[in-house]
Amino acid sequence: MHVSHLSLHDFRSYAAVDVALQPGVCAFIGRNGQGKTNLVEAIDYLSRLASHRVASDAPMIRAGRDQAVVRAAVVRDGRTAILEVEMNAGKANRARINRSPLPRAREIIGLIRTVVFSPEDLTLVKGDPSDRRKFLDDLMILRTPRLAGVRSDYDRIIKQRNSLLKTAQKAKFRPGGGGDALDGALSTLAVWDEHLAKTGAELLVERIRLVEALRPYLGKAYETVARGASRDDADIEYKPSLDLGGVLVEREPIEGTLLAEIERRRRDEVDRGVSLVGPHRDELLLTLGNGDVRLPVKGYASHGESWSFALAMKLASYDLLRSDGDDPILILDDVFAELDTQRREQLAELVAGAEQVLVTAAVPEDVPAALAGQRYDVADGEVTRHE
Ligand SMILES: Nc1ncnc2c1ncn2[C@@H]1O[C@H](COP(=O)(O)OP(=O)(O)OP(=O)(O)O)[C@@H](O)[C@H]1O
Repeated sequence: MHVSHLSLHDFRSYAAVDVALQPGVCAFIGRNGQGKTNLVEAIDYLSRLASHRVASDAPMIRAGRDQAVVRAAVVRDGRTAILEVEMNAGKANRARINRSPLPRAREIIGLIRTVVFSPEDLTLVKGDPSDRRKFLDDLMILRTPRLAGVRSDYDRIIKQRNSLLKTAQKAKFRPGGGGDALDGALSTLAVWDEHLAKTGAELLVERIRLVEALRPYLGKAYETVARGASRDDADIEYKPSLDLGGVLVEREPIEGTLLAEIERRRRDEVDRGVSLVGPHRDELLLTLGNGDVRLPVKGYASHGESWSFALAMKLASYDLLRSDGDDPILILDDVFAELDTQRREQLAELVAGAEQVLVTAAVPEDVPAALAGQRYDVADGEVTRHE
């Protein structure tokens, strides 16, 4: 797939901009802060209603405005669709396909599929477990858009449970503690325990399946990116925060295990006032090894190895999405300035064959020769096709 036209209204720094794009490589070149990332971020946003840079929507809307619009013409198998998202400050977003409104904005997720490479990718390796869970969930949703609903339900359940657990905690530790307030909170909690177990089991199963699907691609990608590495060096493993006791990777038995664990940790949860059981506490373990020695990447790997691992995770996602039968749009945001010459060339060669590659760079020299394509100059809120 590729985007053939992008138009933005009050998105980030742009009051209004229209850009015709083409398949192959489109390189956006301009000095710092001119709006290159804002352009590719808009396409990424349309893909998954989230940005690779910030967690909330507010920064997407141009300062002083209360609505931003991103519209793109997307070509897939020779057919064009117009996708549009309207972001409204303090109100729900709206989405349209070919000008017809969708009942829920999130139904637009996954119609464009993007894989973004950016300097922030290093947090995938060096950051918190939540960064790796987010990576998995984002990829899972791009492959199976209906799971966006499961994830947002799960987040809502955790919020509700945490607020009930806080109430129970307060009631318990009040002088003369316990009483009706504690009993009330605990009985409402029982309903949310079941929601958590059901939705949590679904999320867990999907994540475990995704990791198994991604693993072979990761080994191959790391071998390609890291000098002298072999296919078995890099590995990933989903580490649930509770012992699944060898149960099948199927929803029902996992649901039962989650419920039993919630019951077992009830006291701890009330004492601490937070949900301690569920996939929001899981980890994606990344390891590197050769021979008998296998070490976690975080805390052990060198800077270069960490970068190679992060790149390999992204390349593996790209290959996995491609194996589903659709060529995702690749976004390489400011990534070449971070890499040494050999890694630059390698990455460029690997992605050069993609249907569409969007690159941002401060100077043309940062873009490797293998990615010579159409150049656009970005300056002062204007995007000009370079003749
Ligand atoms: N919501 C917003 N309203 C107005 N301006 C914004 C908004 N969000 C970001 N900007 C401005 O957009 C500019 C950043 O644009 P962008 O991140 O696309 O730069 P860039 O060209 O990719 O730069 P670099 O090469 O430094 O990465 C900044 O000047 C920032 O102040």
